[in-house]
Amino acid sequence: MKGLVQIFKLSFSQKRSAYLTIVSNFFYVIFNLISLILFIPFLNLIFKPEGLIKITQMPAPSWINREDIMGYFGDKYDYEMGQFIIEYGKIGALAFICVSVLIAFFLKNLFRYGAVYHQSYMRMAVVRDLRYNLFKKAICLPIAYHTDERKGNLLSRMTSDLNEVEIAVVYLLEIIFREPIAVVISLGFLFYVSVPLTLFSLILLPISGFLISKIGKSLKRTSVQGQEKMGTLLSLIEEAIGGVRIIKAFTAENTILKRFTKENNKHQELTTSAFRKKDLASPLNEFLGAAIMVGIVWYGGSLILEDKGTLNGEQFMGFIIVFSQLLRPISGIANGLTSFKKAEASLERIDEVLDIKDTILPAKNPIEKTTFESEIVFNKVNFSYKETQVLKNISFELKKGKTIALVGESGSGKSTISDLIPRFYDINSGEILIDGINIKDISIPQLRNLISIVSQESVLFNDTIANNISFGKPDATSAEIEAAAKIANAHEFIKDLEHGYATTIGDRGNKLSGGQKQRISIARAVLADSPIMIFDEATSALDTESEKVVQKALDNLMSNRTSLVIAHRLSTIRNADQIIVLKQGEIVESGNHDQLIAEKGYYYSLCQIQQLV
Ligand SMILES: Nc1ncnc2c1ncn2[C@@H]1O[C@H](COP(=O)(O)OP(=O)(O)OP(=O)(O)O)[C@@H](O)[C@H]1O
Repeated sequence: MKGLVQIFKLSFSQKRSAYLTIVSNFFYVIFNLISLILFIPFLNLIFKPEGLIKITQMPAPSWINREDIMGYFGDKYDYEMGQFIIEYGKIGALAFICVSVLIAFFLKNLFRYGAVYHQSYMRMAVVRDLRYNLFKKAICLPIAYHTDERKGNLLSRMTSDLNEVEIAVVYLLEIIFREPIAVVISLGFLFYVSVPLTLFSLILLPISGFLISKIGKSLKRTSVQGQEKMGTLLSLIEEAIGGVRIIKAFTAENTILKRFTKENNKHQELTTSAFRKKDLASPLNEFLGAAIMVGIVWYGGSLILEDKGTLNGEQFMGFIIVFSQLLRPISGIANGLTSFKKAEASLERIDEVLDIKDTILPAKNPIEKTTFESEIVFNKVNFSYKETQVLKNISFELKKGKTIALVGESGSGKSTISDLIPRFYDINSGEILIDGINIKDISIPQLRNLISIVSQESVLFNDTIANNISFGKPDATSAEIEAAAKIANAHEFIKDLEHGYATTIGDRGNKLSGGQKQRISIARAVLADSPIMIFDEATSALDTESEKVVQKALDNLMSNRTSLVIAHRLSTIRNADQIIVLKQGEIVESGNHDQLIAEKGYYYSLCQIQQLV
């Protein structure tokens, strides 16, 4: 039921299409009924035309009881038909009936298409909006979410879960506005024909309803598990395709294939079971339908045979025809309810993502800060990702125009420090100040505009080189883009490409070498022209040759800027104004290269390992 309410709300976010679908469905039901009823005059004309012509007097209306009303309409119809035959002949009457049937069928199908036409827009609009919300949430979510949660889970929410919702939206309007109308009209007719027989039939229906809802419940469980498995599978595929070079290099194809096969088989088992349960609904429905029909034939037949005058043969035939029409919308409702169960599971998973609260809260009354004037200060900063403390009592000051390098073994907390300045994570205690203002009091976009980051892995998008460079400043002119590329030592290679700056660089820039990609990232940072630069091992993934070119580009970028540099290769940070040496999240030494070498402490030993001293 909760699923139904949710789908209802979603569908009616597209009011116009929803209403048009409902109206079209309503007329579809009406013309469907008319198209069936119109066969009765046809039968009458073929089998008892003389009877029709015999009635020469228009009967007087009589509203005393049910039988009289029925008789009145029957007689009135016979009279009208008789007049028509007298005027146009039997063939004329036949032609009239045929044309009427044709028109009724045409209108029925016109409205049927009309309903589908508006429904198509509605279902895709609902999916489009949900997908947009998910995507928006995904890129606005704190960095902590993306490292914790697997990407595949997000992807499966945007694909298979949305698919379930789409199916449920399609069912919704049929279930609420088409099938119930059909059911009410048919039931009205059935009660009219025979109250005891209708009541008898209605006792049989809930039994089938109960069985179908049982299957629905179990289907929901299996489908949730199946979707979760799909998430794991997608993560695995992405990991494997992204790391295909490493897999080959380590000849780990078999290991990866084994892992994949295990997950793939589990997914197959779960989805097979879900399909089997879903597919059981239809044969079960049909069998239950037949069982109900047999019950009615037995009970109705015995009413006629006992000959108590409550039901005659003709009425019974009418009852059976209309009752068979009743089963279709009822089983439609049953199928729809199953689909709501699945959609409910999917919506729960989608809502899990949409409901995640951002842990990086914006300042209530942000202080205007668009320039960087004097210094960044870390004051007794402590930080932990989860339970284990990663940074302990970190204090340092980075003056404007100076360069601070962070060094230390892997896992000592260098990248974490750099992530704290743009507030990718918030600290547990202490404070980080920019020009004396706590970064939590600055608006997040303004704070991040003060900072540019060049990291080890250059992040490029499948777009032109020019658009990749102007990513942070979309209104940049070509001259500005070119100037930035020149400073980043990238202009030379870009202009030699077939389409120059208009060259599309392929998925994640895979048409370019590592050094070229890095220089484009640097050009992007140059163009953004932020006063504070963070370099997180910007050259460590490159070979010595391209490192030289990139380092030159970095030196250009750093001049006159304030920089925080993280480096494994200590040779690259020799000239930093201050080197901060970290060990297990604590600052153990700090000073310039010469001072630290003279101290012969931890930094000295790190330099020894790299054969710098
Ligand atoms: N997202 C995260 N969630 C939990 N723990 C993390 C996360 N990122 C890093 N850590 C842990 O925090 C510690 C510091 O990591 P950090 O990446 O800052 O070190 P680093 O000095 O930059 O290392 P490297 O030189 O290898 O990049 C490590 O123990 C690491 O395992």
